[in-house]
Amino acid sequence: MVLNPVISKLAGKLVVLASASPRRLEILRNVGLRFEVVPSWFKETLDKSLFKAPYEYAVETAKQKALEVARRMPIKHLKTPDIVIGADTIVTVDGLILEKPVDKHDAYRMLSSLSGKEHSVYTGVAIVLCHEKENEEVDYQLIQFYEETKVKFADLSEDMLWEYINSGEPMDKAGGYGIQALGGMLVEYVHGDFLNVVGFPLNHFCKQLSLIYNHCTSSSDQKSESVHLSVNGTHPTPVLSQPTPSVPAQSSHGSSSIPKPSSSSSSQTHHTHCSLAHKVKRKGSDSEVSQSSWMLVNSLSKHTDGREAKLCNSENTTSPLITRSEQLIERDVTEHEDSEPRKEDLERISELIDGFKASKALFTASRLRVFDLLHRMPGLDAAQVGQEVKASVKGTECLLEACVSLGLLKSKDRTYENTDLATSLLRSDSCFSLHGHIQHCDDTLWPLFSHLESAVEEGHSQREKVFSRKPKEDTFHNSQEAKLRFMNAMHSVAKVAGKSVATAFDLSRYKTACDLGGCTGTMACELTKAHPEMSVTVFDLPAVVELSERFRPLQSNNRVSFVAGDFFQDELPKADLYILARILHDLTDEKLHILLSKIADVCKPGCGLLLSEIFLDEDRSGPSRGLLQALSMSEGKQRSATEYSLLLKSHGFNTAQIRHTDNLLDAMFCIKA
Ligand SMILES: Cc1cn([C@H]2C[C@H](O)[C@@H](COP(=O)(O)OP(=O)(O)OP(=O)(O)O)O2)c(=O)[nH]c1=O
Repeated sequence: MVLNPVISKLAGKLVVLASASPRRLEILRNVGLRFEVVPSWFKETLDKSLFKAPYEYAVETAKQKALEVARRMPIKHLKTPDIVIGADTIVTVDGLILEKPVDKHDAYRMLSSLSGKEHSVYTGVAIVLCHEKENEEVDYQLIQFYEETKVKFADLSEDMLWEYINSGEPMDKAGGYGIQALGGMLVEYVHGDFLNVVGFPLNHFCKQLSLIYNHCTSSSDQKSESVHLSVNGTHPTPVLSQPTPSVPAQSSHGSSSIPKPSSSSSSQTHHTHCSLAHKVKRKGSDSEVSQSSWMLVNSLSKHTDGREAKLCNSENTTSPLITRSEQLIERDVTEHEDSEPRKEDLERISELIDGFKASKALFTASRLRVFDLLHRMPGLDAAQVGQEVKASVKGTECLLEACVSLGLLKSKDRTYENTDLATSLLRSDSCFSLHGHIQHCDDTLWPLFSHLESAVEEGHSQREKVFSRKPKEDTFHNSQEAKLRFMNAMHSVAKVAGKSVATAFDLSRYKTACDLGGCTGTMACELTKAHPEMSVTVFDLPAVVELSERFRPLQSNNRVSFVAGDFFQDELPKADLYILARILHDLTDEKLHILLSKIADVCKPGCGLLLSEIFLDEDRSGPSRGLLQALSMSEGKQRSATEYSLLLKSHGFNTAQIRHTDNLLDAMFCIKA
């Protein structure tokens, strides 16, 4: 790739964008970078008064965002990324740092302070390079920089301000505006990198990458920070974690061979400064090394066996880091072929082999209402449980013991009681009961999965074969009982995931919402709880609306109403926010476009679309819950957040925010352009 050779250098590496910002995603995706998105959980709450200059705050926040993801991935995602990129954009005016407005009044305060003035937009960027060592520790090297762009706003009238605020655009953007969209109309001039304002200084980033991968100089001249974390423990804590804002923001690197970018002028500022200095405590040693990071990667890494390995050779123009990791991989492969299987590999495989047995044990205990019984009557023995659930003593004992081994039950003196997990999720009457979902898995998915081989060979769902009827007939075209079972399954997942989705974004600007295919109204109910001024219409098939009455006492709420209809054929109820929760993944491309076109037709600019699905990782390597679900899906397909984002964009909806909720469903909020 002549245009940007450095992007191709990253091919084959696990690059992670530690950001939920759709703008950053788009900027990096547009230049062909392949990466996964793992939004950071770092809360942007650093004390601003501790920082001498605003950009120090942005750089430190970017660093914390990236490090949080770099630390989390080996534990939660069971893989170590090669590179994690974090960024933070802030707007500064009159000595104040403006981040994202919390509500409309905050947006007004910010935008009126920018009216008629020039202000600075800083994006701090942190690149964390992760090197997995043989002893399972991870070496982290940190490259940090920032970019400043100056922007001048025209004088903004009150009408203009409020019209802009009411468009909804300011809410998820630093300073309360988006220069790339309606906010562009407020801007008189921009001095510096435009993309820096949008959230990511692409040019500066590429320069840094090329410094990392194309230039190496003596390691003694150039040092980046190294943070050592152990991924062995359950709570690895980086020694480097706290900001040290009192350290001067610039440091001199007289002998550095890395060219310092041209200095700023008042009208066109293009700063490249070293950012903060940090104390780095190396594992296995008490010595503290204080270093200034000058966006450099070449460092000495101290191996645990005491050898000092030079990562960089000044004559070598290819990356020494790549060379080193390639060598490691080569050696690992040979070692693994010859040696005995590792304990953890055997454990992992046994777990997978036995997975179906564990599922079926759970399904059976759930069907026999063992968890309900032991909630009412804790401390029963196997014979008593067997008698209550009308099962053999021998079989019941085996089942109860298996449930103990799976952490679902506790036993004492051969009597049994529920664990907390069973009490909260497995009882059929608990608030967050997954009982309905478990029954659906047992009744519908279990038979489908036992025909998985034919499904894979033939490339389509085996519903017809398995249930001796056409796909989907087991849900809405069959017995009342089957319909209720299906609704129960939807209801239980919505109960567990509803709050996370409903509270994922600030939707306070929307007063009327319509949950398409909203089933029992559980998500609608959560939305009204989270947004006290919102009324939600649940739009679903007549049979569903009729049966949903049985669930209504559970969610009596006069701001939730039900309308019967078919979203492919009938007119959609009017609303300024539409909700699609667990709908799109199950539709063919054709149906999906029909539905999205219908929604787009009734949406005015500024209207919202709240999508809730499992979002696949960008490289489709997980989560397995989403990928396994795809194996039994009849018509649709699972997608990543970017794929959904592009799909919705093709119908005029711009993605404003994405949330990986860490619950059963993720969420995306889009605004009609
Ligand atoms: C000034 C300005 C900011 N922005 C956006 C870029 C960023 O997404 C956002 C600033 O918030 P950030 O906190 O930098 O980023 P984020 O919360 O969107 O994502 P994450 O923390 O997960 O990385 O403002 C614009 O889109 N246009 C603009 O003109």
